[in-house]
Amino acid sequence: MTDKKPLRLGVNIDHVATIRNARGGPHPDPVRAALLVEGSGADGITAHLREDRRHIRDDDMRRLKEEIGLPLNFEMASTAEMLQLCTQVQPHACCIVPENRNERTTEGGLDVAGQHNFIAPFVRELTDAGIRASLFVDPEPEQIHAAKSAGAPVIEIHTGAYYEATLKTEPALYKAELEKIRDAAELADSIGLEVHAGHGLTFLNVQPVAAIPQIVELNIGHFLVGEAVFMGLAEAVKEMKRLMQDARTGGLY
Ligand SMILES: CC(=O)[C@@H](O)[C@H](O)COP(=O)(O)O
Ligand SMILES: NCC(=O)COP(=O)(O)O
Repeated sequence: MTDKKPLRLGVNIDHVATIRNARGGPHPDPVRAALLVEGSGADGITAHLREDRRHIRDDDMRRLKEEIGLPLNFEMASTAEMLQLCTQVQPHACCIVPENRNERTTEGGLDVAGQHNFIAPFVRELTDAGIRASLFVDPEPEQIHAAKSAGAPVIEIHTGAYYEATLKTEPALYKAELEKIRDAAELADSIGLEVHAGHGLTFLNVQPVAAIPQIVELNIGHFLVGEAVFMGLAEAVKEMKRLMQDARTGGLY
């Protein structure tokens, strides 16, 4: 499929909570940030409730669901505790991500192929609760086929390796990573999966990913919250959306 589908921006507000938690008080409030983002052209809010609660906390998730108007994408590990919380909060969508307490950030995609017998029932529980399940996977054909057979309607392609490659001086490295994302998006779309992508996207690297026609949602957080220090969160969100739309509609790449 090569039709130009609309491309949504989901803003991940985790790191507003990181700054709040640095002092232990209520400021800055991630729900207030979500409301600002909502008024700045974003299409959704993403928040990752980590098992160690290093940024977003349970009550943030509840308040996000109650106070924002945009669809809420609840990112979490596939644990019984998280499943219970997620089904209580009833977000629009839930993205299952791998989690390791010692990692600085999400290091790789979910091994759906290796954990099919565990992931498939987990996806079913979310689906039965009326929540759209998404699996955060590396751009590898084996994982994409496994996501389909696990019953997930959506995948989110982990763009972290692409981000890392864009930091290197050798263009062949990021081009190779971009090619993997393109191929993965095409494969996923061809077998009926909705395709999202995210992790490490910035003003400088977003456009080649935004131009991939099968991708319908990008989830972006750390860079936007960081850039808010310089240009404000509303302006950062507007600029990201503008870059995404230009890449999508302008025939770039
Ligand atoms: C799954 C993902 O890519 C994001 O949720 C990201 O993990 C959030 O930030 P941290 O990894 O820094 O918690
Ligand atoms: N799922 C990716 C996400 O929500 C945001 O990742 P990042 O932009 O904070 O790296």
